[in-house]
Amino acid sequence: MVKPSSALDRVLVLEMVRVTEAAAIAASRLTGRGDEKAADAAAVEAMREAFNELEFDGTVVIGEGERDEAPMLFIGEKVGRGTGPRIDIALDPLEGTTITAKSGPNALAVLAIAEEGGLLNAPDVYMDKLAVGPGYAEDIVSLDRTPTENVTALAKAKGVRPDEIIVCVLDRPRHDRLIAELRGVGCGIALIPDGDVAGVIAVTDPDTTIDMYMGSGGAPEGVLAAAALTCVGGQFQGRLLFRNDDEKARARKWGVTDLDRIYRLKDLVKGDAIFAATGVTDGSLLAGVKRRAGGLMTTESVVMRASSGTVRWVKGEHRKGG
Ligand SMILES: O=P(O)(O)OC[C@H]1O[C@](O)(COP(=O)(O)O)[C@@H](O)[C@@H]1O
Ligand SMILES: [Mn+2]
Repeated sequence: MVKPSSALDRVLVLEMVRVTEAAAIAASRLTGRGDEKAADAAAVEAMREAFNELEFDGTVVIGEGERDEAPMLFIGEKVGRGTGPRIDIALDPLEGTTITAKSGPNALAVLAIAEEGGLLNAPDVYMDKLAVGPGYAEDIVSLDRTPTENVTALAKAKGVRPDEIIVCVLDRPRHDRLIAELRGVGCGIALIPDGDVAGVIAVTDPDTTIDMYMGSGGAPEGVLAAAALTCVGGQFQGRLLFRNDDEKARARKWGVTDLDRIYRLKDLVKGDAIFAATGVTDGSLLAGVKRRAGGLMTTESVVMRASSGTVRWVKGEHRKGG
C-alpha cells in the first residue's frame, strides 16, 4: 500500500543532502584561509542556489539575519521554485565560520526543515542549553537545577560517579563560573572553541563519550540541534537569554511572549522534520570535505527524519565541478 506522503515528501530527504553538500563544498575552498566572511558568503550563496533548484515553496524562518542585515537567506526569504509543499527552513550554511577560517574541527553546513509553522522562529539571541542523550527518564536534568545537581542526577542514572561524567561546554569567559563548578564536581569537560550544533548532537553518540551539553550559544543553533535530537532521541532544554531591551524586543517581534520559558524538543520542533548536515572540516559528527587527486572531492553528510527516526549517512564522491 502506498502511504500518503506528508508535506516533507521522501524525495526531499535526499535533496536536503545536496543542499548541505553544496554549501560545504563552497565553504571548504576557504578552509584555513583566515577569512570568515568569505567562507560564510560562499556557503550562503551555494546553499541558496541549491535550494532554488527544488520544487518546493520554502520560507527561511531561521537564517542569516533580518532582511536589512543579510543580503541572502534572510528571515522571511522565499526559496525553492515556489511550487509544491510549503516548508519552513532553519539554516546555518556555515556553522563554525571561525573554525573554518582556522581549519579547526566540527564546522558544518546544516539545515532543518519542517511543515509550515513547525520550527520555533528563534530570535538571534543567546540560548542557555542543556542536552543529554537518549535512554534517560524525562527531565533527568533541568535548566532549573544547578550544574552540580544535574551532573549528580545524570551520574546516578548512568550508574557512574559524578566525576566520571563528561560535559561539553563552549570555551568562553562567560562560562568561567560554570566550568569552575564542574571542576569542583571533578567532571571531564570537553571545551570546544565553537560549533555547539555538533557539541549538542555529540551527546547522542556514545562514541564521543560526551554525556551532557551545558552552557549558552546561539538560539538559532539551538533549534538546529533540537531538530537533530527530535530525530535520533535525547533531551534538550533551552532558555533564551537577553542582554538588553533591544534583544527582548526582537524576541517579542518573533512572537515570543514568555521570555523566561524553558523550551523542550516538542516546543522547538513540531510535527515531521528533516535535519541535514555536511561536514566542512573533520569533526565528531562528520568528516570534512576532502580534495583528492584528479579533481575528486569527497563529502560526508547525515540526514535524519523525525517521523520515521531514520538516519542516513551519505558519502559523496564529486568528480565534476566544485
Ligand atoms: O561565539 P559566541 O558569541 O559565543 O556564540 C556561540 C555560537 O557561535 C558558534 O560557535 C559558531 O557560530 P557561527 O556559525 O556564526 O560561526 C555557534 O556554534 C554557537 O552557538
Ligand atoms: Mn552558526
